[in-house]
Amino acid sequence: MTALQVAGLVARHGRRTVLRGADLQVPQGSITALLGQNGSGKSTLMRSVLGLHPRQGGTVRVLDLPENVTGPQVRGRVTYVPTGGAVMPQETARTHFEFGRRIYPRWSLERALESAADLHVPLDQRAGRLSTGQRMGLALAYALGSSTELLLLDEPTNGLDPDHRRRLAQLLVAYASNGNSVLLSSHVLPEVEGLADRGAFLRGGRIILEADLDDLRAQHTIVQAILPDVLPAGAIQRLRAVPGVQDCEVQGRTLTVQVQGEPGALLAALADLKPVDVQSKPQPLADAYADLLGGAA
Ligand SMILES: Nc1ncnc2c1ncn2[C@@H]1O[C@H](COP(=O)(O)OP(=O)(O)OP(=O)(O)O)[C@@H](O)[C@H]1O
Repeated sequence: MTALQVAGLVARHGRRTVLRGADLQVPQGSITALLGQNGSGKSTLMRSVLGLHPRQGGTVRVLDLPENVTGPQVRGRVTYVPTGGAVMPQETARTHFEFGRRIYPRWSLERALESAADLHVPLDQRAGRLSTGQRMGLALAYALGSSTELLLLDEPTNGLDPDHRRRLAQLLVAYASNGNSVLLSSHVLPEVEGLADRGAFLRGGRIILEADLDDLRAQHTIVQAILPDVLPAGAIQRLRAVPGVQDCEVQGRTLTVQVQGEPGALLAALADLKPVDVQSKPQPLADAYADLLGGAA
């Protein structure tokens, strides 16, 4: 089953069309990262999917519900955490969890309490008196306690410190491993890499690419070699001519080469230079992001 299927979504703010036919899928059990520059429409997309923002066109299918059934009908089956988390300032975490029990058919107090403990959320303090990160932690513990099949999380790590970001990543991976699905937006790419298995890149009001993140990173390899000596004249031109080589840079005895696809031909060419050490790694997501989205929202 596909947890979320969006086709041709059109949405406006006033006279400005923000989404111009966006297509997106969140497969069941996946953590899909919605990536795009500030103002590209990530929040608008999440809100439109849930019927919280009007759609001017396109279709949305949530879980196994009929097409375009959103709004109150998805309540209890999908949980949305907006940017900054939405909490009731007068209520404590415990009373939030009491509300959760009434709203969500699959509510798990155990998971809510475990998540709150992991994220160090005080249970008996009014939410209005929590710090920014604690408030976000409460909103996330509540969402995890909901045990809904689909979570939509808008910048869920905003306000969390590095330790709590790591803990949240573990909680979400465990959540998805039970067959639940997550769509999240984030600007913190190294974090997305350790957490999401898919990326959806939003630009110009459309999803310009949906890809498995491992496949995407494997499209380019970064090869770094330590040479025994300064590169002989002409060698860099020979390396640049090797099939697949896109970029080649030398700093002292360190050579860094970006290769499209498998680096076999480059490694063979490098062997002639008798390198002291050679390391290959897939390109960071930040490079793919810059290639796909760099420049425009
Ligand atoms: N309430 C609003 N009224 C008018 N325009 C809005 C409103 N909310 C958003 N917009 C506009 O819609 C566009 C998309 O905004 P949106 O918040 O969906 O982007 P985003 O990708 O989530 O951005 P960010 O990464 O900064 O959170 C922006 O150009 C923004 O100015």
